Amino acid sequence: MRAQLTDYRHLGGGKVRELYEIDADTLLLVATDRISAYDHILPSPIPDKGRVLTAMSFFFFDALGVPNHLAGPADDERIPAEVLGRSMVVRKLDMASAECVARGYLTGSGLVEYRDRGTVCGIELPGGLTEASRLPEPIFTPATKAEQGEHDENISFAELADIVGKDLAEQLRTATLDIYSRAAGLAREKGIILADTKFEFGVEADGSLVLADEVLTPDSSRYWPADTWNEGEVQPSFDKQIVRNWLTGPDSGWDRASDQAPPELPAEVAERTRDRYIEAYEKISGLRFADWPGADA
Ligand SMILES: CCOC(=O)Cn1cc(-c2ncnc(N)c2C#N)cn1
Repeated sequence: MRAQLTDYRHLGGGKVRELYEIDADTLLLVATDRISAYDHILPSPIPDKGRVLTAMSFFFFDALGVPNHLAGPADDERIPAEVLGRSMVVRKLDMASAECVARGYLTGSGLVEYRDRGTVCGIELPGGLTEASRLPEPIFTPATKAEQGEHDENISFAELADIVGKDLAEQLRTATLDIYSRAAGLAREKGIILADTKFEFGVEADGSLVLADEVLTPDSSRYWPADTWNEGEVQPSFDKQIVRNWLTGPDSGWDRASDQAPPELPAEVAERTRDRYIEAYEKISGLRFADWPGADA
């Protein structure tokens, strides 16, 4: 008999996820069907988004073969029926207080710093790079966790070392770049560019790292179609471009520059976006989303 969500203490929520306490040693990390775009949480859910992104985390936790925080399978009995398929039962860890970001391409906040100083997180980069340039090699660009609604603040490796200590900072950099490179290689073979991603790690009593949080999902990463990659242009997001185009197009009636909340999405836009999430998962994992638990949740 499955537990009820009300059996668990709600610890907090992010833009699109919720965290519950199962017991003193175990948490329930729940992904919702909420989607954010242009720093707004949209009023329309994307059906099955939470399940697809949870399936992607489980795939990569299994494929990467590094110590991780999973404490049970996708259909663990401790997962309430209403969130089955979009939840992970995880071991409660002592979390390293840093967002561990790896970037293989230059875009977003990294591009902003590069254009200002020729660096990203204090890392000198070659001249002449532009939007979506592939970097000579992936870089580790840590950030401090921001309060909800704020953007994380990029910091240098030296600043990270001041926060977590030099040894742990070096471990975080090595693990972040190793996992990113392996995942990026896997995605690229399937025609998808993993431009960047954010990891969170726990630290065991012996100082070793445990990969935590969600991993390599379209919410924690930028995924681009490889066949349309064109340096110098803002790349289409593999998963969110349909929503972005509709919101900024003539039919939405929304002005991104205003402080208006975005409107509801047409059902067709939500449905096509669901299809893109499923396409990304099935292309990358080689698995069928139809086999993932929780279809009737
Ligand atoms: C609201 C959604 O975002 C988060 O919960 C991020 N977060 C994760 C933890 C965490 N804390 C201890 N142990 C863990 N295994 C984890 C994990 N994952 C805390 N915040």
